[in-house]
Amino acid sequence: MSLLVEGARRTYRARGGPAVAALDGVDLAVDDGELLVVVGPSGSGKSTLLRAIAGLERLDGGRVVIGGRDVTGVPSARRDVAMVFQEAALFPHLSVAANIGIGERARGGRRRAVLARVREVATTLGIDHLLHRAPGELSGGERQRVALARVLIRSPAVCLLDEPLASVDAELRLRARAEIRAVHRELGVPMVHVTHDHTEALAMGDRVAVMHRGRVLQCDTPADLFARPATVEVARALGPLPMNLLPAADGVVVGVRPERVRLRAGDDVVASVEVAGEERLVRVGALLARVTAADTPEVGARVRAEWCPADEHRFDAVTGLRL
Ligand SMILES: Nc1ncnc2c1ncn2[C@@H]1O[C@H](COP(=O)(O)OP(=O)(O)OP(=O)(O)O)[C@@H](O)[C@H]1O
Repeated sequence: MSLLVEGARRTYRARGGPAVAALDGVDLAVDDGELLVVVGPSGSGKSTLLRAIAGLERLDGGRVVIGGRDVTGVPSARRDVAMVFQEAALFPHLSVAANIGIGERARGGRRRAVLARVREVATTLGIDHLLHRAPGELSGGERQRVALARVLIRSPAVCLLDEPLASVDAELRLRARAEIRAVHRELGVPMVHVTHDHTEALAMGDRVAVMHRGRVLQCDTPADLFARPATVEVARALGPLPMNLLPAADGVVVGVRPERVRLRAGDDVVASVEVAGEERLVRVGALLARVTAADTPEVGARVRAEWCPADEHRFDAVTGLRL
């Protein structure tokens, strides 16, 4: 059951305003058992893409194919797509167990069989001790896990997650990431996870699609995205720190990651030094360098920034494309 999105277009015409191309020709292919993370700034079209795959949004052009079947015109209910939203929508008057099993019961599952399956998935997600509670008695992270359990019990053809960790605190987020991966392994179906958090994207995705203004700028493994960003936007957006982008001769922009910059004695003045855990962020003119505490110069010291030619990324200054 693979997922294919081809040439997806969707334009919104807000009253009185200019038309907005929320999807401007998006192509994506997600294999069985693959977790694709879609990352991009607010308004780049991520939610529109997910909603189009789920059938909650019509396309102006292009198609959606699930498991070889063109579902572009098929209503949402008949696509067998499960979606977990930012705010887990649970039935407040039902217990956690009933919330997880409700879909199976509605599809005619026997009470006992459904309950056994509910216990199984709840155990996988570490929420088996919460089955008797009401959703109002859960934390945000626990509610998310209930929503994931509802997906896991159903074995859909495609699973979509829209910022499911947005309301989860930093510590739980690390655990929740691992849980989503575990759910994903169990399901073995294509999964698309949307986030605006690039750290989360690089940590979780088998592949990551970087969106910008309704387009996919690059879709690659996290390692390849980091090592060979296809455009300056990708170089700027991904990584622990934005890449330094320096205008050079002949219409070229040279990119170098702050982690790759070394500081030697020279003529340029250190403008500022910031503590970043065990390391320091040193600003010299337009350049940022991340160096060890022991190698950190004083503010006002005279330095020269150096890096290996092999650590340079080169982009066209006009198009922003990698050269
Ligand atoms: N119903 C609508 N009517 C008009 N414009 C819309 C509508 N829905 C979305 N848009 C516009 O389409 C673009 C893409 O929106 P979308 O919600 O897909 O972005 P996003 O990447 O999911 O953003 P966020 O991270 O903030 O959720 C935005 O410019 C948005 O303003």
